[in-house]
Amino acid sequence: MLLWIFHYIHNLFATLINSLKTNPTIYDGLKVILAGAFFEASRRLSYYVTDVISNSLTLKARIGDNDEAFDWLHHYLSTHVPIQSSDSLISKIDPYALRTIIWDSIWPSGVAAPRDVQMATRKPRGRWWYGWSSDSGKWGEDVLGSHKNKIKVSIVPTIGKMQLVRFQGVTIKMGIIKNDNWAFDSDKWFVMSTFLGTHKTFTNLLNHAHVQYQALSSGSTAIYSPKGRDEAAWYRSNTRPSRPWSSVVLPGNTKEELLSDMQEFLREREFYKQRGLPWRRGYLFYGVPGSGKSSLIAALASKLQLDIYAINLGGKNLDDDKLHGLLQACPGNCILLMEDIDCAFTKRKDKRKKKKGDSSISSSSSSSSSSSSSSSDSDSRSDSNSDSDSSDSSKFSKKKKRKSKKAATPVPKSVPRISFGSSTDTRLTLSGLLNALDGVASSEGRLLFYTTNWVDKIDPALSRPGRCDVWIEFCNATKVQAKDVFLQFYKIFEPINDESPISTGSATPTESNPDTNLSNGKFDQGLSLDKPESIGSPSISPSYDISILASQFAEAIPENQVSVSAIQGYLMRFKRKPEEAASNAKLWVDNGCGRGPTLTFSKAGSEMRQLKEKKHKKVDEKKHQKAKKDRNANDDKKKDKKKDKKDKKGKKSKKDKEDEDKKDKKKNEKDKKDKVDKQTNGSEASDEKDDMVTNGKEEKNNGHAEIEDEKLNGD
Ligand SMILES: Nc1ncnc2c1ncn2[C@@H]1O[C@H](COP(=O)(O)OP(=O)(O)OP(=O)(O)O)[C@@H](O)[C@H]1O
Repeated sequence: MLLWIFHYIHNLFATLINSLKTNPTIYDGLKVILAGAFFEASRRLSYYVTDVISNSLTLKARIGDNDEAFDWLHHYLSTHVPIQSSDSLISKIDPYALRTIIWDSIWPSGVAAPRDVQMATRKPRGRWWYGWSSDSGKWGEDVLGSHKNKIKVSIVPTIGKMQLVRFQGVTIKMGIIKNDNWAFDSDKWFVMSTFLGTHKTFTNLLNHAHVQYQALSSGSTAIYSPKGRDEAAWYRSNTRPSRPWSSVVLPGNTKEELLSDMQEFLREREFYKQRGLPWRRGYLFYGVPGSGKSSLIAALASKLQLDIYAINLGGKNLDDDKLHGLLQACPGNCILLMEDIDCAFTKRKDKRKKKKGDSSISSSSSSSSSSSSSSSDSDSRSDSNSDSDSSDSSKFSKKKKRKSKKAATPVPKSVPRISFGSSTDTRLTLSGLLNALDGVASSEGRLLFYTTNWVDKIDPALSRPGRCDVWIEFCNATKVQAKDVFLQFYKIFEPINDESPISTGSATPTESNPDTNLSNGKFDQGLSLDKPESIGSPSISPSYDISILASQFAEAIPENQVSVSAIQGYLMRFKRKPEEAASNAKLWVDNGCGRGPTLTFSKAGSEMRQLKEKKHKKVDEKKHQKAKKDRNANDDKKKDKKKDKKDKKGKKSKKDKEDEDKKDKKKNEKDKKDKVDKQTNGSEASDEKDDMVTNGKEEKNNGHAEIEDEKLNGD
């Protein structure tokens, strides 16, 4: 049967070929098609084989844009694009020369300029500027425009285009590609590959890129915040210049004690490990606005060279799971910052309030004192480390806790304590936050900072030792602080104007601020300690003593009533005029410390003049009003007197009338009696009495007429 089928097919093909042979055009066409198919198949096969071989010999790595290393490599690539590379080998070759381009296409080595690039004239958000100057051949300098109108340009290969870069004798293909795979949570990948390389090549490259990046970002603090898809990953959102340690002015040794506490914590990893304690520490900064809470955190981050991971608990996309993920992804040895922790849940509290019968409302609206008991439930959820930590709790904490009861921190009685509640109306709950903070996988070596203006609104479960180990209260400025702020403000004294000489000022070290480290109490313009090379002009001796001015200034500032930020705002009006700042301070305080906008754009002098004029006007107005009042009061008095007189007179006349009426009555009765007597005693006597009655009546009428005349005159 099989043989028969084979025979049948053979005969069929034989007749088909014989019939095709009779038609040479079709026969030749068929031959061409077959030859083409063969070549295409061989091409594909060769591609496939080379692909398989090259893939097996090529080492690839990719890094998501939510990883810090992405930034390092991005920076590395930006500085190694041939057109702007500082690599001496590449810089000798013209990347645009035809020879280079042809050679690079035959033997790819990354020496030719990329033909498809991404140019940016703005600093990438949160990253360092990689701009390259074609004029000076230096990084970070102006490329276009005049001296005063610098424009920087950053050039990197377009997303999806690869660039070859030589690193330690190895050619690495690198570039940025978009991530279309939703299984991964990064939007972009940095990919790199090398032929016959090892992973060491990549780790070396990462190390190198990191060192380069650090050198670029030294003197700055990186700030990370949740971003990306659903804000579920940390991204570098900003890079701030480091805040000088001495720029934060706090009373006493608070700053130094806090710093040594943090340093001690960072050193004590083994201590925590041996005792099975989570290596974390919480700090609660609370107090009046503008008193330096955020500034101190920035200064601490700069001092300890830590990055800040800032999280906004009020973020609309944040829920328990995301917070958990974020805290897990937060690296060790960093500052985790939760600012205005009281505000994060205020809205939710209001929402809960609307819902009647919600059990959390009643607990949340309890007074601050009673709420400790309500929160004890949540507190009980805490792990055992809290107790052990509490013993180790800060040296400041006891003192600060006691202080928190004082009125310095505004705590209105009507404001209920924030309590986190039902998961039906909130995406982030207190238990979610506490679990995320205490979670087993939560990062180690983490310094957690909470800030708030309303300490009594924080649930005790959150603020208990173990979660908030150190409490620091920030108050309005003391006189000593005001003095230090003044000294600090005028310590560096550089004119902006390029033409004028650059000079620095100095201030006497004060007891409260020993790191105000300048020698004498005068502004030594021309004797720069910070930038000695910048002084190119003869020194000018000022006519004032800065410490005397500072004392004069501090004298005018009332103790614990003005915030440091307000003082700073005031000093900003007299940027280079410490004398005016000191002399006008009292007036400023008398005028309510400039509540409202701190700075007006008029000149400080004219502004103060205006203030004075205003004050004089006010005084004049007051005087005028007082005089007017006095006059009105006198007039009123006169009127009252007259009225009294009239009333008295009126009363008198009434009395007289009544008396007369009584007299008349009596007379009438008497008359009646007399008549009866007359009838009995004779007619002569009755005539005499009649005369008397008529006379009396006349007299009475005259009396009435007189009273009425007086009345009329009085009116
Ligand atoms: N103690 C201080 N030392 C130096 N500068 C201060 C101090 N307090 C406030 N400032 C200045 O005032 C401004 C606001 O300070 P900061 O943001 O640190 O205050 P805050 O207490 O965090 O305020 P808020 O509670 O409103 O967030 C900053 O410009 C800062 O330089």
